[in-house]
Amino acid sequence: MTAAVATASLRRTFGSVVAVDDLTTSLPRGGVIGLVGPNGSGKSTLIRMLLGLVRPSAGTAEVLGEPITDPRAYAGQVGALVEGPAFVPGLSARANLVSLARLRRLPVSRVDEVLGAVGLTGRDREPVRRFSLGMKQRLGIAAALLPDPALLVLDEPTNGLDPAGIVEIRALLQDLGRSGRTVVVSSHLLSEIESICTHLVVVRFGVLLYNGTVADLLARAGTHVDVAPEHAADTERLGRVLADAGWHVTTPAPGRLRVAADGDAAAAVNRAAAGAGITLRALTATRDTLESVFLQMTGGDGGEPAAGRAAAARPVPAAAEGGAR
Ligand SMILES: Nc1ncnc2c1ncn2[C@@H]1O[C@H](COP(=O)(O)OP(=O)(O)OP(=O)(O)O)[C@@H](O)[C@H]1O
Repeated sequence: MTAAVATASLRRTFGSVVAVDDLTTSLPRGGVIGLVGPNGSGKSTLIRMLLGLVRPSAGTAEVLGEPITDPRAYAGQVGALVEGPAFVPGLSARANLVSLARLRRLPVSRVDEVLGAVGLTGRDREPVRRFSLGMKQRLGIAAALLPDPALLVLDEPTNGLDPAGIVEIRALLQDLGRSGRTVVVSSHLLSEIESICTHLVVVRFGVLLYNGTVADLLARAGTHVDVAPEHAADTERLGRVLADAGWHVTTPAPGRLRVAADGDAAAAVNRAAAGAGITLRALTATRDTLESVFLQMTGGDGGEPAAGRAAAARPVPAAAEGGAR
């Protein structure tokens, strides 16, 4: 079967800003695919190109095996939510969906199905203006589901939602992914979507940093031993002792040291400290979380200001090397 999405050297610039930078990638069919990267990483631009809303500056891409130069060839198989959904606030959820179905020449019988799929059955006769943001997002997803799409593309569907709303949308997306569809969901926060994704695409400044399964990304997670001397004044000396013993040591917080090593090294770290006459008040072995692997890959920033972005060199941190497939 062809990939859900395949891109080859896909590029889009806006003036001097390279929003999507020679992106070559392939997304499998089925499941929930997370497209993650800090703000301004080119996620929306990529999605818009795939939907035929923005033209590439260079390169090619296919959606469900059809070239993006002819979006009409796949439009009927793709549902999308790329902006806050626009509904008539005074009309009910049902009336909004019925008019959308008519407008798009889709069977009105789909309305009950999509209301059920997003859990709005029973609330469908209420005017949309009474809906919470989470319910509006559900309704937006319902609208995207009207054509019964093989591919559903949702740009930041959890943006602006409260924690309960995020949990709701996550559960819904997971259900949709299990139903055999391919669900592509973007977010600038890995933590918001990591639990539901089967596959992750990580971008930064338009550059692909990782494309693969969540399990493979987790396998890259390193382990470390956090150590704190009983007396904070001993921190620097302990750091030297551990570095002299051959470990890579960093200082994540005052009075605390982080030794890059697996959990088995904890006893050796303890012995090295004791040998130097330093007692410890804390010694913990920890595996890096997916979030910390992601932050290492994306530089740990919360996004890139426009001026910095254009000028940004694009070093791919060591953790990401070889990740782009
Ligand atoms: N129409 C446009 N005109 C000019 N610059 C644009 C346009 N669209 C996007 N950009 C720029 O391209 C870069 C990528 O933006 P894009 O919105 O694709 O990123 P994003 O990862 O979706 O960000 P966010 O998480 O903030 O939505 C940004 O620097 C943005 O300012």
